[in-house]
Amino acid sequence: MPQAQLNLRERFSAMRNIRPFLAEIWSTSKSLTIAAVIIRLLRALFPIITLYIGKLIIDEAIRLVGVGVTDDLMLALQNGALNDLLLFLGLEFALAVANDLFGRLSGYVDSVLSEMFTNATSVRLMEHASTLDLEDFENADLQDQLERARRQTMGRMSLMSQLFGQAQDLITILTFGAGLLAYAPWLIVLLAVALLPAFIGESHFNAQNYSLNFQWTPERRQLEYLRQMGSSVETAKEVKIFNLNRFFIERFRFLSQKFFDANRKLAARRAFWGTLLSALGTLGYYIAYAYIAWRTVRGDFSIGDLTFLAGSFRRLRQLLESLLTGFSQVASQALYLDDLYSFFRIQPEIISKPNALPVPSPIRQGFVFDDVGFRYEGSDRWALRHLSFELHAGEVLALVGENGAGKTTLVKLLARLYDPDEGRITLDGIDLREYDLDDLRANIGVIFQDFVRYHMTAAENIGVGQVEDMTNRSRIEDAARRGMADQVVAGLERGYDQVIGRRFKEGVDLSGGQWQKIAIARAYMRDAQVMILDEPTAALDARSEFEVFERFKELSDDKTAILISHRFSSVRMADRILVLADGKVEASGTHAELMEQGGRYAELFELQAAGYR
Ligand SMILES: Nc1ncnc2c1ncn2[C@@H]1O[C@H](COP(=O)(O)OP(=O)(O)OP(=O)(O)O)[C@@H](O)[C@H]1O
Repeated sequence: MPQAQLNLRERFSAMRNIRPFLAEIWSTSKSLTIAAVIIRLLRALFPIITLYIGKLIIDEAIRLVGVGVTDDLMLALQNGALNDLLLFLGLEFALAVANDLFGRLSGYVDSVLSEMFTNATSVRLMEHASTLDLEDFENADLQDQLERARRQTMGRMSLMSQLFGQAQDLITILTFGAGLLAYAPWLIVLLAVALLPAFIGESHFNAQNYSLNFQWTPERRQLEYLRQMGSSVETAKEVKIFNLNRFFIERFRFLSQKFFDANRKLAARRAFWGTLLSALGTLGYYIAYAYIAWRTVRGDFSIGDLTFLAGSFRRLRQLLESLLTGFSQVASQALYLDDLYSFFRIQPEIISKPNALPVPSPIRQGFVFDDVGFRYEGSDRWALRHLSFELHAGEVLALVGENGAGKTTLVKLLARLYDPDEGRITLDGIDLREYDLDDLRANIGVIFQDFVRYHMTAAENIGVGQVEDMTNRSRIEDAARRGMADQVVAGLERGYDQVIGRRFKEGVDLSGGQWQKIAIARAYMRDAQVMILDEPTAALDARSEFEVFERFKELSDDKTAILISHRFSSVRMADRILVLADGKVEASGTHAELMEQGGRYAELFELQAAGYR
């Protein structure tokens, strides 16, 4: 796991991420990677060749001055005195053109390659996120981590060019180093030593920057949230009524200002130390320069040598500096890669065992909750505890209970969105965990109270219930009829092809109850053995809910079903009713039996009935 504060060793240990990073680039496109490397390799040789030809030009010019050439240019050209000079100049020109061409070429290859890499990584990120548990998504730390990882897919594009650039610079440095070795070897050492402080400073501040970004991830997520709250269709209505815009803007301003201040302080310190430390590097360069000048004056070096050496040193200094700061940037970028890779390392816990069993078809006995206990992560309250009951194959069971009693949690456990912390759930006598997860989910159709409103066409909104049949219009129409969504669709201008939801231009919005009918139709898309309606009917008018449930009961004749509703008029249709309180079963029986018992059920039923009298 990446941490907020890192010591030097930890910072460099992040470099281990470079290898898998390069391996991924390689597997993104082998041919482009090879092209990028070859172009860089060639470009690496240009600087020394250019400088050396420059030296030859000066030496030749000085030689010509010494031997004396005629004033007449045409004559000089004709008798060949200028041949060498012209050849060198021509070469230098060709090099300059080629250098420019290769620069553009490598920019192009890099951008194509990194775009491909970014897309591939985004897809991997989505794929991995899709395997994670619901519990992972509910964890704020994971949300932070996902956010950081997401930023990385965009932010790491430059890392590739930088790494390749580093390799190129390194080769150029070696060529310069080899050239200079002959003249003044210890000056190279002097340059390297003088640059070291700047390098350490850079890498220190890069790590600080990373820590700052890391520590501020929750706030940055909050900023993103505030920005959305203030500007989305979904929130606009309430935000306007309560006049919350100012409140959101103020909060945004306050948070962003704090982040900005922290950032600015760091940037200022960085600028101060950066200037100071790089002045040391400059000093090293001028000492070297003075030395070469002195040797030239003494007659050890020619004027051409002087320009070559001075140029080499200047370039060498720039290159070393950019190599070192680049290296510290790469090291800090490698830290960011840690965010990406640590996200990929998160493993889901709810998975199918090897050789998992298929779900029995048909289900013979049904489900048994055997002393089940479940606690949400980070909560010390048990949402369910000592919960025992049976859901018989083919029965329609209704769950009632006050808010927070644990009804939805029970359903989530049944669909294995979570596993129980205590006790076990069996299906036909075998622990749910022994069954194939995909098969289990395929056999359970659940519509939750907070079902998703897809801003897509009406047909797609229903079709998502069985993705494989997304384009099977007759099946969709059939499901719509069963869920009573056909009347809703009939009222849409473009019928099943009408985009619903306000987010997109051609979309029309539906009423809460209409949305629910669409969602219920979604449940009918799936020919699941177990059907669960977790209160997706709250916004339906009384008649509609009654009809939905009546039809649901009829249509789930051969199915096992669970109904959750706060409306007792609907609940009483169930074969059996389970009253949940504080995470366990308080009573169970048919409507008549429960009324007879006169407990909480009878009390709540009377309360509701009285309301209608
Ligand atoms: N994702 C979650 N993380 C932490 N606690 C949760 C989560 N979801 C529910 N809880 C808690 O678990 C308990 C049971 O919640 P559950 O949603 O199962 O109740 P419910 O009976 O479906 O309520 P309602 O009638 O309001 O839909 C509640 O105390 C709730 O606060």
